[in-house]
Amino acid sequence: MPVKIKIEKKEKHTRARLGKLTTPHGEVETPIFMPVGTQATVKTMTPEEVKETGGRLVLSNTYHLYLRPGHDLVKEAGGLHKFMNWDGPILTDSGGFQVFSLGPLRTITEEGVEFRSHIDGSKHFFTPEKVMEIEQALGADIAMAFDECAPYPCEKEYAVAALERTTRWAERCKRVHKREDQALFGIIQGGVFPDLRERSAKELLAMDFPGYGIGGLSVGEPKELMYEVLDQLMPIMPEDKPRYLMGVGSPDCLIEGVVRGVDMFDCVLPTRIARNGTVFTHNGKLTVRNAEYARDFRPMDQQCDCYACRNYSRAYIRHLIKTDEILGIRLTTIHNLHFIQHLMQNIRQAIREDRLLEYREDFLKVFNAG
Ligand SMILES: CNc1nc2cc(C(=O)NN)ccc2[nH]1
Repeated sequence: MPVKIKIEKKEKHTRARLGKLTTPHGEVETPIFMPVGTQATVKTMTPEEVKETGGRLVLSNTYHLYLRPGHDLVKEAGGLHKFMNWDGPILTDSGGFQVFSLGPLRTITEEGVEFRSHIDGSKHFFTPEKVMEIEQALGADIAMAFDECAPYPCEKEYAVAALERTTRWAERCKRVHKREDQALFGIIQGGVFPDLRERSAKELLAMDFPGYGIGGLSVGEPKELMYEVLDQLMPIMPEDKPRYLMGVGSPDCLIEGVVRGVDMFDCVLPTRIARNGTVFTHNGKLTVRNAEYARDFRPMDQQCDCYACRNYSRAYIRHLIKTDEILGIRLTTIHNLHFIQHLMQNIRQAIREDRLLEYREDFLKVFNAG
């Protein structure tokens, strides 16, 4: 069993769980946030800096690494861990979301998806078997099955067809997945329709994957609708398998997801907005590149003890960003990753002390007021 979760504690008033996820590259605490390292790097960060901010499990994208530098090259380098010098666990997604996000640049058939590269327009064809070959070559500890991610909104018939294909493709992935030191997770689809979510979950649970992604959410639907889908789906999920809410999320969504029993998250938001000069603070978001901070010599977040907040002012970081100095977005990235990992640490502590609902109220009262 290359990946398993041990639930250490269930929070008394919610579905939240404190766990330990064991992988071939070490054990991590859950609930956990995975920084996104799309092209085999968490953008602007060295692996040591990712670890320093609290990152333990990183995500990389199969679609991107297949296109550049190629999964065969990564395999020749000794696999993704060696290639990117990351000795902790890695998860690769299957490209399902990426190729479906290409919109008109892709054609879906039962066999697979034909798509044109976003880089040079060249034609490619992903099948469940091909994606398994790529992910096994990359060698992540957790590989996601190839699924069809329905858009939002979409007709219920479309969501039915996508979940049925997701189930058939999950079977095909399982059939060819041979790597013993890599866990294959199924992905639950079904759009925003509770009955379809239940059906997708049950069909995939019958295949006994070691863990499950909850896909097709945070694709434009209102947050309340995502929460409703989780409220209906999570009670039928097995207690002893990790639940991974894909592509989520912002601080409020992380807390709401944990309250509903989610164990794993990934999201580009913290690193992406950092590169645009926006950071999370305890009083909400702050766009440090704005003119109002030109002579503000305070740290970005006065309650933060990250490297950036201990050593630099808003004025200095604004100056770096305005002059396109790379150190600027490195500092905002360090801060945002630290902020999110610190939030996850506080959430885990709140579960230990059975006060997650109080923590949610206190955190959001100040964060949303900002
Ligand atoms: C940012 N929102 C968001 N939704 C996602 C859904 C998936 C998915 O269904 N993968 N199979 C993956 C990444 C996502 N990111």
